[in-house]
Amino acid sequence: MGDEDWEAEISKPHVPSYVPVFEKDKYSSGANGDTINMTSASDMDDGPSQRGHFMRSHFASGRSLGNRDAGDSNKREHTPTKGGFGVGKGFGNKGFSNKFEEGGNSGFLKESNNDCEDNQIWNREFSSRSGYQDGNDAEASGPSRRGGRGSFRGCRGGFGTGRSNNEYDRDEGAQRTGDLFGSRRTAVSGTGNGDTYHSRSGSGHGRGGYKGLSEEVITGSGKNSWKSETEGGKGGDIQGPKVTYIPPPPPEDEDSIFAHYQTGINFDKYDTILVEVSGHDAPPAILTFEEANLGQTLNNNIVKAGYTKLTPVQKYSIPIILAGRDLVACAQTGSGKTAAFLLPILAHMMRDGITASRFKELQQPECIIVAPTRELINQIYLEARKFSYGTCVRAVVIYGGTQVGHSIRQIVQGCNILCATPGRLMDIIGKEKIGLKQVKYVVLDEADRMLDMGFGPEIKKLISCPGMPTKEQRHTLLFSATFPEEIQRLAGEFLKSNYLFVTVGQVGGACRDVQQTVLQVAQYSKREKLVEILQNTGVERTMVFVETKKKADFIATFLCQEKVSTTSIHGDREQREREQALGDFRCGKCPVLVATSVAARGLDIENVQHVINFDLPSTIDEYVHRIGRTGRCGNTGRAISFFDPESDNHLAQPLVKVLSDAQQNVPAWLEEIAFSTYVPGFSGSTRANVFASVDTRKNYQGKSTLNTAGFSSQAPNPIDEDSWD
Ligand SMILES: Nc1ncnc2c1ncn2[C@@H]1O[C@H](COP(=O)(O)OP(=O)(O)OP(=O)(O)O)[C@@H](O)[C@H]1O
Repeated sequence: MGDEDWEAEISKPHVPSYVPVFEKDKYSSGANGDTINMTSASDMDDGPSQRGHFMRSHFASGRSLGNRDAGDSNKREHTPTKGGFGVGKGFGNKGFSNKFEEGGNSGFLKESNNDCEDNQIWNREFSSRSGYQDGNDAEASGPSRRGGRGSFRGCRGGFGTGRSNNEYDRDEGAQRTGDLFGSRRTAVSGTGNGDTYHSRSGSGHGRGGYKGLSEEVITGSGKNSWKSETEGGKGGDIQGPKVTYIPPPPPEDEDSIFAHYQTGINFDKYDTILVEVSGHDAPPAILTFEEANLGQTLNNNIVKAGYTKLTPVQKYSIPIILAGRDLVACAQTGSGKTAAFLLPILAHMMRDGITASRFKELQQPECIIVAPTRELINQIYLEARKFSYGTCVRAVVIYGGTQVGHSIRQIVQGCNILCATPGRLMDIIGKEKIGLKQVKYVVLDEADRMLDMGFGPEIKKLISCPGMPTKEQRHTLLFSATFPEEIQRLAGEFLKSNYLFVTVGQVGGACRDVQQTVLQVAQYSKREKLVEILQNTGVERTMVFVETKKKADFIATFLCQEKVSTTSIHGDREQREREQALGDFRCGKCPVLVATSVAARGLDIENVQHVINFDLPSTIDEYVHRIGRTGRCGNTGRAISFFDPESDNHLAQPLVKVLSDAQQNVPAWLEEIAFSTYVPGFSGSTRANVFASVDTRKNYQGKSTLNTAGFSSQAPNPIDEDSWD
């Protein structure tokens, strides 16, 4: 079957010969309890459930499918855009930073295939009916905790309402609308030199309204410009289910709150990583938690969390934030960025004599933390809850895919630190449950992602919301492991001009504790190779990344057939299913998690020994984040990537660079491809347009400061704000 055929196969309706004789038990996947959810025959008549049909087709044919069958031959349809995003000049700096235009039909179509924190509306029917499910009727397992990293871990069952999937689905029926930007997703086109970026359907009549890469549709209309889709904002026409999911509350006992995993053998090696601080008058780094003078309660919590020693990003960021400076911090995956911003923010709040927030219809949080995915923001919330334990600071989390009423109930009970995904945040602001006057800290985790074309517009709106203190009046903190130059430039808009930039190691560099292997595997051989690898690794916890949601289902189902206990996470799954999947993976019930890029960033899961890039991502930054799900906190991990020369050549050059920077073996064939592949704008030595090696201000300033941990920095030249034009 050819490349396009895979897609055609998915959307081909009602081909009788594919209707399988399905034996439910036969395809339940043993240990993980995942079952293939065969819907009734009537589902075959539903448009969106054609994908369910696809799944069924393959169960019917099972292993008898030849190598060149549907799933394996899925080539990414929008190859030309990949270079534009990750490698080439498609994102011209100026154009990108200045324009989030709509209207064109051309351009960056990749997201239509990719996964992100949205698209719940369009595909809900599919996600609730087709594919396999986690054998998890909500009652099946109650909330439990496992000794994961300091937060709610373990096999989570019993999500919310405790109803079966079907009951849940039946209850959903409200209208969701959206019209702000008129297109379901931002589709960016780099035209010519990459100066303009267009969304795919810009006239405001799109079916979904602008959703960017966030998970909620926001509608705009005058005073109610943040009016929620769930309020029935005008203009959209999406019919979608009302979200009723209420996530289970995390365990309240101290052991659960402070559960954590061990730092690895390479934790001490963090000290040898070079740290660079650029900007004016950086306060000196600290060497110990005591030096930070965070206060008794916070110190107790740090001890209970098992932290005995600062990581480099913490050594530098904590004093900078305590000194009230704006900060961009870029440090390798798994090296403790979350605590690097949470601890000083909490210390500040305590020093400021924050009073316990009380029940109020309109809450005024002091800190807003935004992250691109629901699971990540939940994780950050659990960290905030851990470090604020025993204080009067109340952290709250809100994210899409859950009942809006539940979010509101959490907020009105009191809210000092609000952890949110952007869509839900704007939604709640629109409902006037959150006032922004008291905001002192705005934190963007995975900041490069938050400022790219997907979330950028929403972050801009957040920052310019009525009541939001100006950048001079608030502290803005941006954290990520990657920071492309063009995004750095964009970030300048949100930061005070004297912000500091901390770089631990190389911006965009991969974590050296991850042993990286790149194998040349043609699309049609990937499944076979995957099974071979998984058979060798046994029950090791493994994340398998694929490029599309459909493929995630397909591969997860395929692995279940192969008797590998597998679950999946992607944006078409119900939030309840996503959380269940993550819980099953965390606790080892399903040691294999097939994921799209929705799980690439930030997730901190104990014992992930292995990441497999079944499909390479379209950008090298995404690669770095994905493989960073293993090798965390000084532990070692392995990453294997399938490189298909048919579709991945554009990644050869940056991949060679990332591998060699991390002192990994570079296969000769990859080097050859890299040399023979012209990628506009890429230069191995400067990483131009791929990722920045430094604070980009240095390109204008010509000066910076190089530190190793514990040595104070020299003051570089003042910054010329005009440089950002
Ligand atoms: N000083 C420390 N001592 C021990 N463990 C730590 C320390 N700092 C952080 N950790 C733990 O290390 C793990 C990784 O931290 P965190 O998730 O903050 O990494 P990150 O840098 O944000 O990664 P990513 O780039 O993937 O988002 C977490 O389990 C965290 O609790």
